[in-house]
Amino acid sequence: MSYNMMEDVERILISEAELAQRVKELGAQITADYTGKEILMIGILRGAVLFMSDLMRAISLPVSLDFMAVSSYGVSTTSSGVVRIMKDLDENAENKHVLIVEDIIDSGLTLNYLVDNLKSRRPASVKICTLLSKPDRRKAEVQIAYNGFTIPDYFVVGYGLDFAEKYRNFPFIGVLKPSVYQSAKQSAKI
Ligand SMILES: O=P(O)(O)OC[C@H]1O[C@H](OP(=O)(O)OP(=O)(O)O)[C@H](O)[C@@H]1O
Ligand SMILES: Nc1nc2[nH]cnc2c(=O)[nH]1
Repeated sequence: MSYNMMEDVERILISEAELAQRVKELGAQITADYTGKEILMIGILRGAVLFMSDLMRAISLPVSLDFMAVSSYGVSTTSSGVVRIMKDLDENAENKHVLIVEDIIDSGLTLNYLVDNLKSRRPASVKICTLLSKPDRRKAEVQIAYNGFTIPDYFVVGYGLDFAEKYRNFPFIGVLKPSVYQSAKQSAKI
């Protein structure tokens, strides 16, 4: 029998249509705020990729792309605050208008580190655009210029966000059934 990933979903938190509408609004707002400027979008791998590819098409200004990959030590679903750069920028960010694109800000530890790191490269400006923010879990302060949705403290998947590398290709943001997390934890002994 074929496995249907939808069977793992408890509920859809943000639908595909709601995501598309909000991405359009963010793109329009960013276009207005950066008029006359070029944007260097820095996507944080891997989760931000879907959001970034839709967002850039909603911006009608010159946009160039670069990517960083970071890893934080610690248990699987929480950030420890110790951030390691696994892939650095390919381009120089100096004098550029940097827009960091993230899928989610949870504890804020990853972005807190990344903003400081990018500021040290003397860009013209640094701002954050995140699809999701979970303020209830914040441990480090982060200035968010553009936020798609503020969500409660649920572990969410879809539209780039994974659980154990799965579910990134859902076109919506959803919450998995508790049994999915439990069985994954048991088999991985985490
Ligand atoms: O605010 P924080 O508590 O620091 O958490 C947010 C970070 O966690 C997620 O990345 P993850 O490590 O899951 O990597 P991924 O994008 O490759 O899935 C997310 O994309 C952020 O980078
Ligand atoms: N997939 C996923 N990754 C996260 N990283 C921090 N919070 C979350 C979350 O809710 N879902």
